[in-house]
Amino acid sequence: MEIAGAPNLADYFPVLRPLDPHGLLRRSKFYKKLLAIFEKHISERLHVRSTSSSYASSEDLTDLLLNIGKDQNSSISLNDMHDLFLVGTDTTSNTLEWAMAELIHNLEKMLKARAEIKKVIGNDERAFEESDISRVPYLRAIIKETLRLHPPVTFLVPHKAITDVEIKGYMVPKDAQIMCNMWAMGQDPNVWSDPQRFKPERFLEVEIDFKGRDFEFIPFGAGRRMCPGLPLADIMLHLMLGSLIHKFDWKIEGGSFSDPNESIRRVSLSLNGGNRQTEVNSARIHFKLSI
Ligand code: HEM
Repeated sequence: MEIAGAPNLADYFPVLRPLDPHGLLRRSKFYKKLLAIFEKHISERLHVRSTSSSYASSEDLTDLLLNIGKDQNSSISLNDMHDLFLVGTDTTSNTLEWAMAELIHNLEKMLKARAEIKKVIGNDERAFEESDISRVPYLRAIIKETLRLHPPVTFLVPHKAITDVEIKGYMVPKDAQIMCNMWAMGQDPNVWSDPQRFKPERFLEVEIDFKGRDFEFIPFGAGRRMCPGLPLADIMLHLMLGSLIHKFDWKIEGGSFSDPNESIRRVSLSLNGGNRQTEVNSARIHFKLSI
């Protein structure tokens, strides 16, 4: 994600591409390692499916895609599966990490979200479920505010103008490469009041969503090539964040911190009454989960 989102002169002057001016191509060698991990996962699953007669499809994403791929009319290939895993993991986990970093910095907002979830679930022991998502507007506002401040695909994917087109007095010539700066759009004071503050409440007051119809807020893109993973990401983000807020107490280890933008945070999450601890290091925060 860091490399994909890094500014690159070669995006503006494609003639520089072979020179790799920022060393991004050299640094992206880890993609090969990542692809090897996905390849191993898929081939292991294919092996189990073909050798075990009693294998009952778990109907996780891998099974679902392999089932679709078996269909003669399907156009999903193994390469497509790699792409889906690649683009679907970091974007979602990055957004979750930012949401947690912002909430730990604004604990009162996390407690407000928890109170909202508790109200929906009541005193049940059950987990936070997909069907609860529509009933937690504040949690939904937190996810939107996180995507506004920290869009994981900062410049969207480069597009190309198919004809000359004039937009608000600016001429965009045919074949020009178009990049949309999502981060700058999220910081525009003409659109967002107090744009640098993490304020989920702003989304309770206006009907703005990231589904590609409100052009001031398109972290998943818009139009025919917008992110096809949006429905999955939408559910996963709410389920993961909602569950962590619902089931864990969040604490800052070793005192307070002032700025959510520093790279490593020490955050301790503990499940009520638990004593087994798991440490999770992420780019943004250092979690200690007690279960
Ligand atoms: C927070 C999560 C995510 C964000 C913010 C995000 C954002 C984006 C954006 C901005 C694009 C380019 C759209 C454009 O330029 O018009 C894109 C493309 C894409 N995304 Fe996502 N994405 C997320 C999660 C996922 C997931 C979970 C999957 C699949 C499992 C996925 C699969 C794809 C694919 C396959 C494309 C390429 C589509 C094409 O080229 O037509 N994304 N995504």
